[in-house]
Order: sequence, then C-alpha cells, then structure tokens
Amino acid sequence: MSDDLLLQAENVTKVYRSGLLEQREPVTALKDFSLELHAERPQIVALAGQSGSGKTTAAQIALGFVEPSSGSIRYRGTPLRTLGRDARRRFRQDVQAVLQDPFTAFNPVYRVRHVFDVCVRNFDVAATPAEARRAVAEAIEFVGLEPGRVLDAYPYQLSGGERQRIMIARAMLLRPRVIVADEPVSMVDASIRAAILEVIVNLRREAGISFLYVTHDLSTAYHIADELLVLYEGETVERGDARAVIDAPSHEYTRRLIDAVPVPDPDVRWAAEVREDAA
Ligand SMILES: Nc1ncnc2c1ncn2[C@@H]1O[C@H](COP(=O)(O)OP(=O)(O)OP(=O)(O)O)[C@@H](O)[C@H]1O
Repeated sequence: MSDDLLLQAENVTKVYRSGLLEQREPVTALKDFSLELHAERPQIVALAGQSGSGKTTAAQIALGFVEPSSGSIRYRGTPLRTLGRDARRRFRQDVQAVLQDPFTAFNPVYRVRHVFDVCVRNFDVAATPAEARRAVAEAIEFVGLEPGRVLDAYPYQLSGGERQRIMIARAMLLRPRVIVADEPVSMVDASIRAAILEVIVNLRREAGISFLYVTHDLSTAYHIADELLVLYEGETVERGDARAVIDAPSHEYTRRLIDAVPVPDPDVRWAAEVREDAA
C-alpha cells in the first residue's frame, strides 16, 4: 500500500439496524463505497446526491464517527479501528470536520475565543502562547474575519456565515490534511456562500488541505471540486473529474440532479473565476 494514501475507504457498506424495541426494516445507507485521498496531491472531492442518498453517512464514516458494517476505512494505511493512541491522536488532528449547522458546534455560554483555546490546549498547535495567539489570528484573518471583533463575541452575536467561517478557521488552526465539510454552505445566503467556497479553494491551494465536500448542490461541486462522486440510494453511480461528469453524465439520476440546479445562478460566474484562479 502506498504511504501516500492519507485516507482510504474500501468497499464500505453501512446498514442501520433498528434498536431492540423498534421493529423497523434495516436501512442500507451506503453500499460498496470507495474513496482515496492522497497526502501528496490535495484534492477537493465532492460527494453529491439528493437527501437520503448516503452522503452524511459516508462523511461520518470518513471522520471515524460511524463504524462501517463491512469494508474498511484506513488512515495512512492502518484501519481506523486498530489505530493506537498516538496514531488516533494524529488522525484526530489530520482529519477535521466542518458541519452544516455551525451553531451546534459552539457552546453558547462561552465567547468564540473558547473554541480556539480548547484547540490550543488539546492539540499541538504552537510552541508558545504568543505563537498560538498569532496562529489563531492568522487563521481568523484567512477566512476574512477580524480577530479583535470575533474572538470576544458570543456565538449568537455572529451571523451563520461568520460562525461557519470560524469553524473553518478552527479546523485550519490544527493544520489538518483533510477537512470533511458536510453541507458547509447550505445554510448561508449566496454572497456568503461564495466567500466560504473561496476559502475552501484557497485552503486547498495555499495550505495543501484536501476536502471531502458533501453537497446536494451540483453547481457548487462543478466550480470547486476536482473529483465528483454521485450517490444514489447509497450507491456510487458516477465518479470522475467533476466537470466531465456534469458535462456528460452517464446516469439518468445525475441528469435529474443537474436539471434540478436553478439557472441562472448568480454565483456561477464568480465561482468559475475562482476555479480558474486555482488551476
Ligand atoms: N442513525 C441512523 N439510523 C437509522 N437510519 C439512518 C441513520 N442515519 C441515516 N439513516 C438513513 O440512512 C439513509 C442515508 O442517510 P444520510 O443521512 O447518510 O443521507 P444524506 O444523503 O446525507 O441525506 P441528507 O442530505 O438529507 O442529510 C437515509 O435513508 C437515512 O434515513
């Protein structure tokens, strides 16, 4: 196995079974799912599909939050299940999550500063407190916010888009190799969406961070993703270069997803420019 493989899902299937007291049929959320993210080749891989197609399940499995029913998920060649303490800690730092609703990631009683203090305390972020403060400020500036204002704010005093950017800055502070972003822009309006997608593209280009970008929206995948996987009822029905797949889909379901994209999209021209810049 190549050392270059940072994160690898191999024929992963997830079946949710009901609890002892419930009598529901088991649900196969993900079937034979495979994915490779390489350490030396940062990529934005989009995972698209309609609601219930298995995207979040795949993301949660990649993060180690959900156990596959079969198949394996490996971090630097070792199955997640068998990672030792130190390797698990590296995995926890290397593979970060940015989720759909950033509000749930904040503790409302603490100022935003607390999110970063916890990271600095628990992870290897900087050698000295002064260096840590500098790294926090740099991460916040990278996502287009002003450290002096946001660090002393309470989460409710920020907009949804600002909270989402704070979560990206938090992930960035840990210098991860992969960010799993599950619908990171679905709850923000179009102009903020454009700014957040630009941060994602810049992080790939400037910090070498790969993204597993979960979305139901093929238009954003078209503009920022290198590779696109389309899930339909848990099965991967398309896989390939994002633009090539969308320009010439081979599966009827992908064609329907493309038809569902609202046109004209005010983001389209902007996002095309971002992608060209990134190339
Ligand atoms: N914890 C769970 N227990 C039982 N079934 C689940 C669980 N989580 C997800 N499912 C089911 O698995 C299937 C895939 O769900 P999943 O959330 O992965 O899809 P999704 O594509 O992310 O959907 P959405 O876009 O609505 O979030 C759905 O049928 C869902 O109801």
